[in-house]
Amino acid sequence: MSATRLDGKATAGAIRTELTERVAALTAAGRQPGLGTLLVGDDPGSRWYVNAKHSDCAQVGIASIQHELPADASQADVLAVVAELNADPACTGYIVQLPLPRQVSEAAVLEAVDPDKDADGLHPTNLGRLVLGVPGPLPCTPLGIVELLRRYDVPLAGAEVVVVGRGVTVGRPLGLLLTRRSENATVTLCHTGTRDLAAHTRAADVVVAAAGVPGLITADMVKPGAAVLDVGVSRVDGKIAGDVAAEVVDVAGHVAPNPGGVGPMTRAMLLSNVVTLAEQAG
Ligand SMILES: Nc1nc2c(c(=O)[nH]1)N[C@@H](CN(C=O)c1ccc(C(=O)N[C@@H](CCC(=O)O)C(=O)O)cc1)CN2
Repeated sequence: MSATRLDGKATAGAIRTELTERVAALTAAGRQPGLGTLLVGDDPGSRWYVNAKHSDCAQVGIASIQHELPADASQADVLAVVAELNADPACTGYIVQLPLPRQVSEAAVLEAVDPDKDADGLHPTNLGRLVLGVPGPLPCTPLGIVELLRRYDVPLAGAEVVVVGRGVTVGRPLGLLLTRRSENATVTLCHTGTRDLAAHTRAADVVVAAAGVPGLITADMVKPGAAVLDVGVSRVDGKIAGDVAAEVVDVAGHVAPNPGGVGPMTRAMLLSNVVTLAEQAG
């Protein structure tokens, strides 16, 4: 039997509908939420993500503030736009689209973001809050993964979860999120240095593949009935290639495909963060 599809596109649509009411209440009170974005360079994938974020905003009534810089922008150029967004009262939350060109330090830019406008939850203060279990904006992809599993009643409490990938936007914060008392999962964080990846994934109730290696997770690496979420984004011949091989649907109990799974949830959680930040801005 084929796995149940964890439909991120439909779930994200439902979340946007839910957010519309909160946005309308803020707007009626003269406090319309506004999402700012900064896109540096002309990577077509990054441009697509940023455009999609703004079209989501239009759907729910969030204002859009778009900034762009050329691929050869200096760190000072980027920091100047970040300072502008920090000071802009119409911008209640914003993101700097990643990755940034090589000459710009991602760490320095993320640190310059006002933590109270950090719609990506990637400022060191907010990542520190995640470690400490203190409320704050949370990174959008990990949040989207947890929300997708919750809405499909995939149990996490006591579950063995294997996360493949230790990046700052997905793997590392996801491990922290899943081990909070409210989720209560047991997490193994695997990466390129993991000796026997298949031994780990075969023992897992939930596998999150975020390594960016096309077809890395094959059917023989999955426990029958497990939930498998494909977060890997590579491009092969111009098309998205996920980390999870197609035949995994014949073994798994649930599959979040790529595209159509975690990507749309990432965008929905961004809107949710922007609305929450606007509510907190008082
Ligand atoms: N500042 C940030 N940069 C990046 C993040 C992030 O969370 N914050 N994550 C990724 C990219 N990302 C968000 O920006 C993202 C990835 C995927 C999608 C999405 O909707 N994907 C669609 C298909 C898209 C396509 O056809 O190309 C899907 O999966 O169905 C949205 C956002 C790196 N950068």
